[in-house]
Amino acid sequence: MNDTLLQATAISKYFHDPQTIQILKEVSFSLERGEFASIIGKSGCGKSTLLYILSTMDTDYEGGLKIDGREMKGRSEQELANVRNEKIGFVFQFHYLLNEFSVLRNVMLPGLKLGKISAQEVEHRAMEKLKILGIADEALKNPNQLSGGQKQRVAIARALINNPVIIMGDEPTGNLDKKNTEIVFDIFKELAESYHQTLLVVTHDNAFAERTHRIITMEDGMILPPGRPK
Ligand SMILES: Nc1ncnc2c1ncn2[C@@H]1O[C@H](COP(=O)(O)OP(=O)(O)OP(=O)(O)O)[C@@H](O)[C@H]1O
Repeated sequence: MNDTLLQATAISKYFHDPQTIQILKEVSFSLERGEFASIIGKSGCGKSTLLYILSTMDTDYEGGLKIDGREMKGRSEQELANVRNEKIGFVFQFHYLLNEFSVLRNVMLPGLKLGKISAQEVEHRAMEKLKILGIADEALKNPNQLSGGQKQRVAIARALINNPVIIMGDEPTGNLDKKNTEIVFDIFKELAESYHQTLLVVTHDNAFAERTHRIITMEDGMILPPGRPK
């Protein structure tokens, strides 16, 4: 059954500084629920610009964007902030964990901020996520007591805390060695295949991309037709 989670329709983006240049050129694609897709392409082709728009952080674009069946274009900043908190989990190259709080607290924070369930339930859920990621034993440590790979797993647990419909990653393994890249890849695959989690990851790592369900290859602000990655 066709179950589209994200739909981008003819997205164009211009920067006007100093001259007007078109960075994204009518980018259209959709993601099905449970799909694990990667975006690759040369530096400067527009990957981060596209992800910024898809994650609703940049609203200055032409075209349409539907997430979980709802059009994002034209919504207020507050509505978009709610969409980001409830529906999107972010994983970046750097983990941005707070060293003054425990691992558990770090994972709980976006859940407490959303305030939809009690603190006790948020804690229970955070422990579940840490278990799925194999780091429940580290829950009471501080992030600075963990390895780089463990920290990134905490960041993934934090991204999952509000049960987002999509995880978006901007170079989530960019700061990791081969072994930890492998671990993060396996976690993402497991999330997609066992938990039907949709994932969209920008990466420079072609070996990583080749093992995702789908590679979206960008070139000069456009998406190349499938089956022709360069
Ligand atoms: N605020 C801005 N003003 C003007 N040009 C910009 C701005 N932000 C990005 N660009 C330009 O847009 C183009 C696309 O940038 P973007 O960061 O999306 O590329 P990318 O594919 O993610 O690159 P990388 O792989 O190096 O991260 C680049 O040529 C960049 O210089």
